Amino acid sequence: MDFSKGHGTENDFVILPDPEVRISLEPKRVAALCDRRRGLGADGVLRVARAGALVDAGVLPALPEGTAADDWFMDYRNADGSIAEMCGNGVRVFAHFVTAGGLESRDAFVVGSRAGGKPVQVHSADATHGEVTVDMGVVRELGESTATIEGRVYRGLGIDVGNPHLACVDPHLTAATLAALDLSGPGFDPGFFPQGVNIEFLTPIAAGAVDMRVYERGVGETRSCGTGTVAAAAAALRFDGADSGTVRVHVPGGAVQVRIEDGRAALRGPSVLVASGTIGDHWWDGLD
Ligand SMILES: N[C@@H](CCC[C@H](N)C(=O)O)C(=O)O
Repeated sequence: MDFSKGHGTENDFVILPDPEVRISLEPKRVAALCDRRRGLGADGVLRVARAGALVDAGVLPALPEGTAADDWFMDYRNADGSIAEMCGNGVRVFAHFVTAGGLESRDAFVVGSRAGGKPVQVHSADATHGEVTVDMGVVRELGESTATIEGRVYRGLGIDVGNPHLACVDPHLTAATLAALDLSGPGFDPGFFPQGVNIEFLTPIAAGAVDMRVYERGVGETRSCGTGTVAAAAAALRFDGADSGTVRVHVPGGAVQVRIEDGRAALRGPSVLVASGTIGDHWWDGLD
């Protein structure tokens, strides 16, 4: 089974090209693959296939909105094997992978996700480095909620960008105090987020930029989360009383740019393809 490994601002993925949709991605297999000691190690898995093939194979019940049968589809799984609707860093890496690998010749096309079709613009894509903008679509505010770290309560804004987020802008945070937070398992209100939630902690906007860390549903702390940067930018703008603007979001793994206008977001950032290889059949089959 062929694989590639890539990352977007160090949010890393095992990429599985699977045009015929033959690979069975049960949660235990995904979890083993993503395990950094037993497997290859990653925050998530990106299966690469056409949307129609995934519908035919029964992986998708129907074509998601804004996705045609011959569009690419990013079948995304979190490191614990759970399925998530959307992954902003993953879409950039996916678009880079299909372009750099010669599977796609256009520089503007749609990558389907369970949160709908996401138009991408590939600015550059060599064998290693890419730069991609993703039209992330509508940013929906869900209202206020809170997160808790070591008994301290952080107020945040619930935001849906296809998947759920709680973005906590704290005026007392600096880059240094943010770096010192214990993000091993922040508390949240399960009544507000019954499907779980990705939680961002960030500084307010200064000189057009914020510093952010994230705890991802189904993964734990990661070094970046693309949908999280969009939620963070929206919450930071709202904190300043604005509803549009461009925000540079610094995360432990790098930086991306988020533009929010008319309630929609565009995410621009890098992608890196690190390696390609073969997963041993014996190991994979032994996971049964
Ligand atoms: N890292 C991703 C988000 C992946 C999904 C998330 N953990 C969830 O369960 O919603 C990103 O870059 O957006």
